[in-house]
Amino acid sequence: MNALHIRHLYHRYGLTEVLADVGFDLYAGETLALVGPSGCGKSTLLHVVAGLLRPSEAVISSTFRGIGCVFQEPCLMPWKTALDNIALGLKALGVPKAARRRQAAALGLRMGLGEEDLAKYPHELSGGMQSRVSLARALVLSPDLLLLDEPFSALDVGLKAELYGLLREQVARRGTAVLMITHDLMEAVRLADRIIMMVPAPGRLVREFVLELAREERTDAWVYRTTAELMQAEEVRIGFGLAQGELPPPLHEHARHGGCVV
Ligand SMILES: Nc1ncnc2c1ncn2[C@@H]1O[C@H](COP(=O)(O)OP(=O)(O)OP(=O)(O)O)[C@@H](O)[C@H]1O
Repeated sequence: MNALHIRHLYHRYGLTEVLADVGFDLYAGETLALVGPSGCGKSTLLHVVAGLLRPSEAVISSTFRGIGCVFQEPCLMPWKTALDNIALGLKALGVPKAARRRQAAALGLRMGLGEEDLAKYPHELSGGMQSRVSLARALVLSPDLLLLDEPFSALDVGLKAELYGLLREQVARRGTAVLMITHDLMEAVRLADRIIMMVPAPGRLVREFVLELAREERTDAWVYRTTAELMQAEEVRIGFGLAQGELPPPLHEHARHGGCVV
């Protein structure tokens, strides 16, 4: 089974340590959410996993080959149509034009874009449509690891729910592993199998929660109740600045595997 193992990851920007002794595992088919307040190092960590940033120190092993990334900003090529944006990675892989346009269109349509939307340029698309294009652009390559950097944070509640559903369907169909970072605990409760709480200065992982209920069985009521329950945890309250107290040291291996089950 494909897996990513990270141990003893440290990162410094100049003299400032932003990640300290970060370690976790991620397996195929699993969705792991790293949740924490602004500035705790979530994006830095995701950039390390994506191979875009070399950490100061780390032991990393991964058997995932195809990595797809979806960022908060859709970052589409303004001179290309939605269809060509979705097909971009296929072009880079050398897939012939007709085949890549066919695959990109099929996925775009499944993601709720119309034929006419696919012919538009990014500036002609709404923010929600741009997000669909960005998600489709990552999924069209059938990544076995998908990295999500708060891609839904700017969307309205209805669109979020729809994109969550599309993402769930794609992930279930392909057994993709997902590593998502977010400061939205409720989003994590809705989508993840496991949640790890991160706290800042320096960024570290301090508490793991395992969500046992299957994603498709999670009702809104369950999500609200579970989020409220997790908000009671001391690490979550202190991490988000809802309570005073000393922030805990990094979570060590024995605790990571015996995460609190909710
Ligand atoms: N290129 C950089 N050079 C120096 N410091 C940086 C750089 N990038 C990020 N930082 C600092 O590192 C810390 C972690 O930043 P990072 O963006 O990883 O946090 P985050 O948890 O993703 O924040 P947010 O949720 O606000 O996006 C912050 O204090 C930030 O100011």
